[in-house]
Amino acid sequence: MVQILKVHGSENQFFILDQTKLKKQLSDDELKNLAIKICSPQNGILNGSDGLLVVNDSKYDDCIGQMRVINADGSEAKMCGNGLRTVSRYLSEKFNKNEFKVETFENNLSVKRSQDLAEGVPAFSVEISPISFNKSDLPFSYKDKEQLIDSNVPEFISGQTFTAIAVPNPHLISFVDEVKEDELGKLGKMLNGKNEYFPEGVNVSFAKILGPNKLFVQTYERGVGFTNACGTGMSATSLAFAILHEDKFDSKKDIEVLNPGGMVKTNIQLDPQPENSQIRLIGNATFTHNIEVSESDLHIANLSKVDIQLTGEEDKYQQFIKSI
Ligand SMILES: N[C@H](CCC[C@H](N)C(=O)O)C(=O)O
Repeated sequence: MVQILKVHGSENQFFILDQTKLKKQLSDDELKNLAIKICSPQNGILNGSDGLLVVNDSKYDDCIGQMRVINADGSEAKMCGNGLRTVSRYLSEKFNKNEFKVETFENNLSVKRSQDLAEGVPAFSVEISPISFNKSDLPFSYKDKEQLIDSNVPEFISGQTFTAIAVPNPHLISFVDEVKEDELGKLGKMLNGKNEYFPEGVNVSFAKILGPNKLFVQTYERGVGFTNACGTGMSATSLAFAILHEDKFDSKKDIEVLNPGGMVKTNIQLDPQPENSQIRLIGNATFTHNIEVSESDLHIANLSKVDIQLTGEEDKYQQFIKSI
């Protein structure tokens, strides 16, 4: 039998599969099929999730593991901020280390255990990088623009400005007076369907500034749809906030980012070359369920014979959320 975990970062929910525990690793097609099945609210388990996080050995000496990110629709993403916090906790407990690096698609990222947010609510701080504003790295195409930074794009929504940042997965951010879910959903669906602007899709976030170093962010995620939180989305939005709203940004303090699933903190160290800025994402890494399944069933995405145990951490997380 193999153990997989159901986890979340700010209620952005995932399953973690540690492939180093398998006799034979799943092929890329098997991983895609497993992600589509297990993440499905109808055909999956525990009402599905937003994605599958796959842990492998790392080929780098300075990393204790590798994280791959498979969205609920089976597409693979370069990065997942909320997911990296949960994988970091998994590796921390597996190797009994509190500060280390994790190999991700484009970078080996430094992670470390932070102070628990509350009793029974562990937290991790993770590096979010590399950063790029260039159209080739998102990728996007819009007229003759090399970058979208606080740009008017009436073809998206007239009267709103947009900023495109890769961290390194793609994000489109707009600061609004009020987050209108219907408008966010309409734009998110358009830019993740066949479109001339973002051929590989994009995570779309609307952000409301609540005060100095305080934001509310909601995201329509590529490969998923609406999620309770998007770690890389909140990170990219925090960087855009630091660049575009310096009158409300204090670099000596963390930014508090509220979202439909709870709250995270980000820390932005702005560089005169914005792509050289430093972003850290700090927030919960909650394990809600332990699941046992046979390895042979994993290979064929058969989830009819699983044993599920509650960890009891979700209650602790919900108590924490009520306290903020
Ligand atoms: N849907 C994203 C990947 C997951 C990112 C998000 N869940 C996070 O916490 O960063 C993409 O396709 O780029």
